Amino acid sequence: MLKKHKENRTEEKRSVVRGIGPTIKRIWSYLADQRSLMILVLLMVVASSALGLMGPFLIGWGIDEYFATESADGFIWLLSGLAAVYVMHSLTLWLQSYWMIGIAQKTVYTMRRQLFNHFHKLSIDFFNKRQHGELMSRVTNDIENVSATLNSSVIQIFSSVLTLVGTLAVMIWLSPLLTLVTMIIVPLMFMGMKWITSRTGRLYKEQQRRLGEMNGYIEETISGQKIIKSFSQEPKVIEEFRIKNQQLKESGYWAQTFTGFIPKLMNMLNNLSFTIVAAVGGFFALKGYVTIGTIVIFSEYSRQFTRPLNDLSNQFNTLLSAVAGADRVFDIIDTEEEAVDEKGAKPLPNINGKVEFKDVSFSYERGGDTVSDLNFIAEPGQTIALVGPTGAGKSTIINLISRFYEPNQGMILIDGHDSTKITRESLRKQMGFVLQDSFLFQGTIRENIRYGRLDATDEEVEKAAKAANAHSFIQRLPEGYDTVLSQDDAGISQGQKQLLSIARAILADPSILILDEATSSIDTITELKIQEALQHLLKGRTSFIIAHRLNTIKNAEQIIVIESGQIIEKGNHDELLAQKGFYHDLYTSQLEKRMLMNY
Ligand SMILES: Nc1ncnc2c1ncn2[C@@H]1O[C@H](COP(=O)(O)OP(=O)(O)OP(=O)(O)O)[C@@H](O)[C@H]1O
Repeated sequence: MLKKHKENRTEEKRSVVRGIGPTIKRIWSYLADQRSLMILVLLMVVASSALGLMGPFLIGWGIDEYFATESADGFIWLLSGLAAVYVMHSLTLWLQSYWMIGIAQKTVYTMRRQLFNHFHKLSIDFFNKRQHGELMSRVTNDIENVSATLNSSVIQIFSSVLTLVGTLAVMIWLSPLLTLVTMIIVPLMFMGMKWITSRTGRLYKEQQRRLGEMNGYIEETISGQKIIKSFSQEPKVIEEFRIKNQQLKESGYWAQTFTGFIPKLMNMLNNLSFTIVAAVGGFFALKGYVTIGTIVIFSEYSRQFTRPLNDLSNQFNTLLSAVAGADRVFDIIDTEEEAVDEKGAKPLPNINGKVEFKDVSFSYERGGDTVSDLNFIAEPGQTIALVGPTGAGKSTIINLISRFYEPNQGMILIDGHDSTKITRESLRKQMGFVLQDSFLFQGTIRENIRYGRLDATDEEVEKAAKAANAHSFIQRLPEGYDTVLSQDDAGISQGQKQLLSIARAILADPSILILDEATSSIDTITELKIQEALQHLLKGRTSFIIAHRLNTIKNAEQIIVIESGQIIEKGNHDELLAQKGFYHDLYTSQLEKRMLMNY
């Protein structure tokens, strides 16, 4: 058991290291796109590292040259030179970070744009299977993480490496023996760092994952507030959040604790190194092997040597956390887009709205069909009510017509065109949707209606609102059409929201309409207004309605009764009643009649 756990840990470690390479390469490709700025940054890094080395060197050299000879002139030159070096050092540091911030911002801007654009190319299935808050966390937290790391790490890593190499070269040049003494602590440092970084990589990944999970949970509970309150589930939600928060705290605690060890460890080793250099250097100086100036340079360099090592290890952790974030971003960018249109798919010409299902079968997952052998024809302008118990497959039929999913067998013909041979966009442009949850965006009422057709004039928007019986209530609002809907359901009632989404669909003027009738109970007057608005909307277009209201069902030209994914009855209200089958039973049974009207 222990062995297995160890093996798992080793495999995890390997995967952290294995995973880094390609991701860093990929982040690098974003940086390489801004080559000229990157070259400037690298030049500044080289300059600042060289200037950083020069400071201690000048001091040591000055001690030997001018202290020993007591030359005041030389001393003034030395001080002026030192001042110039330190000013230039600060300037190069400032310039490199100034340019790097520009590069980092442009990089995360591009990543954020790619991620957001890609979101809109993904299938509905992708969103159905994921927590929305967790996805949002990728656009916000993970990208922010990459940005913060790029701002600091790239420069730090380059400058640390250069400083290390430069320091070592000058030290060897001055005294190979003293260099060897200074290096004694390096293996200790490496061992300490390796021990810490091997733990932190895993912990950071864990922390990032838990953060995403917690964000997802927060988003879910905020948008599901009504449900939580109505079922008095606050204690459960609070307890679940407490557990998630606790888990995040623990992974954060350990990740930070291990990272926090690094500076302390380095500081201790630093002091140790300083003591060794001072003691051994003093002994060498007494013997005449090295000068006092050289010891001063070495004691400064020994500090300079541990700092970049320290920085490198710190940056390694930050880098790991950014790589974990970038991985999660790339993970989405690499997710396959919603099936691209078939090769040679053509735009659908203007249609009359005939829809034909020929032996259509479909399943969401491997295994049994969700719907099977569906056959029906919807003539242009007809209203088709889809009726059946919950889970029967009504929404699935809608999903197939809208091509959010493709049939596994059979074909769907739109005005005689095989739907797989036409582009999705051209099909959806001729379709309109009025869904149960009339989603309103943040913006004015006018903008919300205009969402149906962006180039509609104000007059057309108002005309659609009038046809949808929404005009009078809009006019009564203080700002009329310019009233800003700040949140999804702020300020207006459920029924009014439905009227607005009907207005939106009327404006879009689609040939095929999908209507998922709202189940929410609405006062009688609004209900009448909605019915009237729907009459306007349904006129002259093929409409598929997941029907919940008896009135809608009775008026439909065709009622398709579905049970367990199959069409069990088809016809109009009178025909189906006469058949004395499922629909008849559903209609006549008091209990189920209520269900028919309200589910
Ligand atoms: N995205 C999905 N992934 C996997 N299975 C799904 C998915 N959507 C629906 N299903 C399953 O497919 C079956 C048909 O679901 P569908 O939503 O079409 O039923 P429905 O008749 O519209 O039900 P309701 O009236 O409750 O909305 C159900 O068993 C459902 O669990």
